[in-house]
Amino acid sequence: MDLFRALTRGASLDKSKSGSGSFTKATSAQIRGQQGKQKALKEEVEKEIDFFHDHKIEKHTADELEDETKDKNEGQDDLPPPKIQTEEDASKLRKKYGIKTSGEDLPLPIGSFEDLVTRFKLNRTLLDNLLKEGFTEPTPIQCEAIPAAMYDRDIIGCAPTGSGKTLAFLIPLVQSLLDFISPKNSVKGKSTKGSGIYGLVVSPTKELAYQIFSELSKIVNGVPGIKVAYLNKSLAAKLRNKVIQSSKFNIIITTPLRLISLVEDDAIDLSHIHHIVLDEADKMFESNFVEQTDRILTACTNPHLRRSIFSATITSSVEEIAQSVMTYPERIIVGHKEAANTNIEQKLVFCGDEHGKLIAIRNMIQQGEFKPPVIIFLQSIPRAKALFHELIYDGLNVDVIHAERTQVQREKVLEKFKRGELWCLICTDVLARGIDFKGINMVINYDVPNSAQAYVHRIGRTGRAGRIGRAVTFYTKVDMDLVKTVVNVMKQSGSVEGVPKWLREGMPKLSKKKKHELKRNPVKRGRISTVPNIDSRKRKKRRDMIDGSKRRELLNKPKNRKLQDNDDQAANIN
Ligand SMILES: Nc1ncnc2c1ncn2[C@@H]1O[C@H](COP(=O)(O)OP(=O)(O)OP(=O)(O)O)[C@@H](O)[C@H]1O
Repeated sequence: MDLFRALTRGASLDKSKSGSGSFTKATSAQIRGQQGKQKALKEEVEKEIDFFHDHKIEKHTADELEDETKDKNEGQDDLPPPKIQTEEDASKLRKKYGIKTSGEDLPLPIGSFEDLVTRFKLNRTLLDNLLKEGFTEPTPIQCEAIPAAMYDRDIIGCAPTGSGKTLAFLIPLVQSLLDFISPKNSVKGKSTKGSGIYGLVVSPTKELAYQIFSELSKIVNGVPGIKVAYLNKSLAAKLRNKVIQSSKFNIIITTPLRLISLVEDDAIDLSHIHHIVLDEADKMFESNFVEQTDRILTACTNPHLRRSIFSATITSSVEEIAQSVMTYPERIIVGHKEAANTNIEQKLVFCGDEHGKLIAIRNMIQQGEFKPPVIIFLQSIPRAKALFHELIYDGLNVDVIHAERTQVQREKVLEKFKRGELWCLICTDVLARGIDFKGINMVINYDVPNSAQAYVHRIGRTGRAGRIGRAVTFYTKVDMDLVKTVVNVMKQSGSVEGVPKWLREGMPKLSKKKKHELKRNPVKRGRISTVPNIDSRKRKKRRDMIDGSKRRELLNKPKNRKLQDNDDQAANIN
């Protein structure tokens, strides 16, 4: 299917990019940014295009905005002036952090969170919450993306894993919502009563959606008027049965399918959404998600809808699709597009064959190279299960997460891992993206990932928020094609431990077709086991019997009260 057509079919595209709405949007940014030169230019242009002599009305709006800016700055005297005040300051900051920006009328970045108070009257409780969480300085993507979003710009944001993209879209989402619901804005004609959901964040996995919700809940703690919800099963049922109205919330965090099913049942109204954020956007535009993304965008019918996409890896084709549904996007790239975080030391280990991989991991454990907490990625569910049974047999404190485990089991394992009760987590790519475990020391790719993007995201579970991390990738003779994509990423980030000379230098480039094939057809791999077949069959039979009796026991129990409570908590009203 043609991705572009699939995505744009029925979506609310703003084709008239020079339309008056967009023009006003850009000039309000200029006015609020106190860029006198651009303001003068706007007035000149307005005079030119004032065919119907209603310039006064437009002027009145501009004056109002100016008043508002003055008003906003009142009471800010206790703060130092913004760190970034001129284009020269901005270029210095961009050079220092390796930020590339493009687009029209780019606003100045911020140099500190306090700049947000001076320039955008950031809510003080919101600022206090940020500081309380230890976020004293904005990260590079936050420096650029927050002001861009405050000026109502569509954003394409690409920055390394673990570099704070979540707050880069959450902070402006909360502040612009506060601006929207403030009495001053309602006087300006924006009705606040019954205005419905204002912001929507869509992420590809439940774990990630819940994590975003948790981060949001922390920063809006005590900020009045913000009602956020994570669209879990229980909330979806309540919305469907009209026990709760969707207008009760103003920000919703969700995965695509759950949202779509509510839209189709008329149980949720997305027509008032002002700002939609697609997190892990390249995933959201992949063939298995693109139709869902299209349906969500189509349901967001507000003509002033702002769209932002964020990821550590945004390919050119994804960017092309995104650009086609955006209006004057500001493009922000921190570092190299699709590159690994430079805080991660990367190593390649040749293991010969499957048996060699088990030997290699056991050697790492014995020689102290295996430093918990560790995440191990495998290519499929049966392989993740098989390695789990091997390592648990060795007495390692380990558990496994994959799509066949229930949501409750997944949540429990993640909690245990976060609390440090588990040393090692085995998983499939279900946890490759976005999940933020702060202190992961090491990621092991037991199986080579199927693309450069998958590699960047998997190893990005370590080396987060400025910490150092380590990533080890095993490969065997069946991986000769796949490993080339990994080596390319390693070379780009200058971390090439274990890469043989012939792989480093003499590698013919893989064609697009070959890369596509590798993504679609998983490599056929040998069995993970050191146990003879007959014994492993006996072990499996015993395990199946135990699993079966556990399942029966669970079915006979009344619903777990505590988990039900957790589910309700996720629909949190401040
Ligand atoms: N300004 C800041 N100062 C210090 N830590 C921060 C700041 N902003 C975010 N963080 C922390 O950095 C960590 C990584 O942030 P986040 O999960 O948003 O990364 P990300 O860029 O979205 O990564 P990924 O691409 O893997 O999804 C989190 O623990 C977050 O709390």
